[in-house]
Amino acid sequence: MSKSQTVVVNGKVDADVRIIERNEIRMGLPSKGRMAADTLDLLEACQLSIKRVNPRQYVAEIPELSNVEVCFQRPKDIVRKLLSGDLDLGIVGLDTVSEYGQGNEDLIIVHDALEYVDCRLSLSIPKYGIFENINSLKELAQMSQWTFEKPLRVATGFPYLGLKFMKENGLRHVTFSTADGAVEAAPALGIADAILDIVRSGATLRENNLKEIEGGLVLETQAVLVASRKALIQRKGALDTTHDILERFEAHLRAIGQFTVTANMRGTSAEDVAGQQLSTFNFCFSNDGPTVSPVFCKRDVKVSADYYAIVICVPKKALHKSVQQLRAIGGSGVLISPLTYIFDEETPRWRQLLSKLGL
Ligand SMILES: Nc1ncnc2c1ncn2[C@@H]1O[C@H](COP(=O)(O)OP(=O)(O)OP(=O)(O)O)[C@@H](O)[C@H]1O
Ligand SMILES: O=P(O)(O)OC[C@H]1O[C@H](OP(=O)(O)OP(=O)(O)O)[C@H](O)[C@@H]1O
Ligand SMILES: [Mg+2]
Repeated sequence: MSKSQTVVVNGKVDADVRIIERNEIRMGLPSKGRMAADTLDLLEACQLSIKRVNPRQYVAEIPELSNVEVCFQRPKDIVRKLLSGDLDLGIVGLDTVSEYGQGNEDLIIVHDALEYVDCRLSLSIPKYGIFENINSLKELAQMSQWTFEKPLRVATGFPYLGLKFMKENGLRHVTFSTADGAVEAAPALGIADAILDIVRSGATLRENNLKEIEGGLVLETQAVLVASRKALIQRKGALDTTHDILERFEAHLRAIGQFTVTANMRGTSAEDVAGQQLSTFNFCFSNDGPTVSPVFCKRDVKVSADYYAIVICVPKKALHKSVQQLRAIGGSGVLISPLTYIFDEETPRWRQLLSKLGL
């Protein structure tokens, strides 16, 4: 049985107490909603598939990481459980970490851009009535309507971030009412003057006659990998496991949209072929490219290299152009395959994590 010695008061963790004793490293993943399926897809793409017999099972394993136990939770509960020490790692939206983490120093963002559920948290107001000619936060703040007795009423699921944003921007007469969904309905219902909510395409705002305003962007957000500092430092194996997960995420995300192109070129030497490439192409080679290797052919008894295989790595948008250019300078047998992973020597995010941990 695990023994909790962590004290959580108003979301703040007492830094001096020891972590909860248990052998496994616990990772929280969204149990439902728009993040759930994409999170499983990301893990699968990183060879970290989850073994779960049915979707109602809330605890599962990742066979590739034998010391990890997965717990499916609502995103906000993942953040709460990281703070209480019941989870060590989690994947949630940055907005959720920021709102429910409330700046707690125990939470460390290990990977800040997992490239899904990307959207923004924005302040929006009606297009009509007293707001018709208001288009910026500055203009909103300067409206004479807002007083101590009659403050600007903002409906939101993000009261912590809302209050912080208003303070930072000098809006004094503001109150927040909390709502968990369909926040965009509040102004039309007369419950609020403005809203602070997630915007992606802007369609929900448009359908409800609302508009974003200049200076009203509170946060740009997407899925992130977050960890408990205390767990990383104190729990055996937590840092190594985090390194492993981070490397896989980085390698997979770096490879998205990248292709290898292989072509055979005539030339007198590898240097000659590389020289032709570098002088002809206007797309970028990596610092250590291109890779050129001899293609050996046997003529009678003699083995010689009349052709050289050139391998380059290009993003999808440059693919067609690079093939055209390769063929224009005599490239034949052009093969194209999508890249699955790109592992670099060491990732900057790992160095940043170690530095945040003071290691
Ligand atoms: N329309 C959207 N497009 C892209 N990402 C979004 C959108 N709405 C919310 N998100 C992001 O998805 C994550 C999960 O959102 P949320 O917690 O609202 O879950 P949900 O799937 O919408 O379920 P519910 O709101 O019913 O609880 C959040 O981090 C949020 O920033
Ligand atoms: O800019 P858009 O592309 O229209 O997306 C924004 C909407 O998506 C989210 O709602 P969700 O679908 O999660 O419903 P909810 O209000 O029940 O959370 C968010 O709260 C906005 O309402
Ligand atoms: Mg939602």
